[in-house]
Amino acid sequence: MSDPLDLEALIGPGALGYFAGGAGSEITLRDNLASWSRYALHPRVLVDVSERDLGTTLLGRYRPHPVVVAPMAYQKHAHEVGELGTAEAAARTESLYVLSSQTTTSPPDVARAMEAVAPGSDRWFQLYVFRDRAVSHDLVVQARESGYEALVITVDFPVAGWRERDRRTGFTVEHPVALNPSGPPLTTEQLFAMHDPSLTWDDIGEFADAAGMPVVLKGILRPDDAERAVDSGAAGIIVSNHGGRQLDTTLSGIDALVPIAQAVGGSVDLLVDGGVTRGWDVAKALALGADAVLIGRHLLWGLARGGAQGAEDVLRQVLAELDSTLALLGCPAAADLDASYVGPRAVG
Ligand SMILES: Cc1cc2nc3c(=O)[nH]c(=O)nc-3n(C[C@H](O)[C@H](O)[C@H](O)COP(=O)(O)O)c2cc1C
Ligand SMILES: CCCCC(=O)C(=O)O
Repeated sequence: MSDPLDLEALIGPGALGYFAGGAGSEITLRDNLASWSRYALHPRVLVDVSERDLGTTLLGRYRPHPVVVAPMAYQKHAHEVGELGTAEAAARTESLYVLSSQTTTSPPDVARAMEAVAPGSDRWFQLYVFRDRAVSHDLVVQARESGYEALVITVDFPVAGWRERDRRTGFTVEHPVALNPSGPPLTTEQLFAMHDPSLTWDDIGEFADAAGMPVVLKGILRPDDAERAVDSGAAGIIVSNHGGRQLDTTLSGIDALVPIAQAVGGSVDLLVDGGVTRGWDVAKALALGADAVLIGRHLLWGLARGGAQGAEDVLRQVLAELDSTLALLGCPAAADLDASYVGPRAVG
């Protein structure tokens, strides 16, 4: 993780607390980072690795690599270019981009910026279902019309996690385009209260029918919920504890992935996130059953420090590390990573 003092000078204590913080005592936030080193890599030697292929398949489409930009709200508070910075970085590195429905840049503007850099670039749209259903439905229409190819419905946010940093700073957000385009700044608590806490599996079906695009459910940690997601027609599942920002002391993403992959692996695309900062983290996720991996804060710090170029540098480094990991693991194709390449690390 980057030096917080430096970032505080750049973006201010309120935004830093919001971006960096987690729920409760931040045990899950810390564990997300630590969890990757609980798994050890098992390299195979004397394999021809002169050619490497980082490719994966998501929603039936080949992608040149498995690194995905996580949906993150209010990016103009990290850097004035906001979502355009991370989206351009994604387009330049052929990374799948997921735009938050709590964006500070409109979905069509983000789509245009990506197309200008890389025509045919891929993006998904993340949806929160708000109490005002019309707002969510409008967002889905905007996303579909501007070429977003899947709807990521986040299901781990019926209410906000217990976020003590925001309570201390009283951080307020300007211009969340969906909810308050030209109104006064709102506290995160006011914005979070607009989420619909009564959302159930029945509503997912309704949004899936109306979406006209594949639906991916984000924020699942239990195998029985993963099975239910498959039964409800989801095309993908993002195994995630929301970057430790919702319920403190849950499993880390990678620890939750293992039983979920056992339950539903092969019948649906599996993505995982939480604390990913290195290419070898990505390799471990793939070996344990993920098809792709989302990166959140690590990328946001790149945006905060250097705008689009800063975010691009972060993505390029993770991809170079993944390439190096495949070579050193003796597994030249990312798609061939399996459980033989990873195991528990003896702790002590
Ligand atoms: C500042 C911030 C804002 C976020 N906003 C959203 C959001 O709008 N929608 C969503 O589904 N997840 C959101 N998330 C969660 C991320 O998509 C992702 O699950 C998490 O950040 C991954 O963990 P990492 O930051 O350790 O990589 C947010 C995370 C952060 C750090
Ligand atoms: C209401 C905005 C939610 C953004 C988010 O998901 C987060 O802060 O974790």
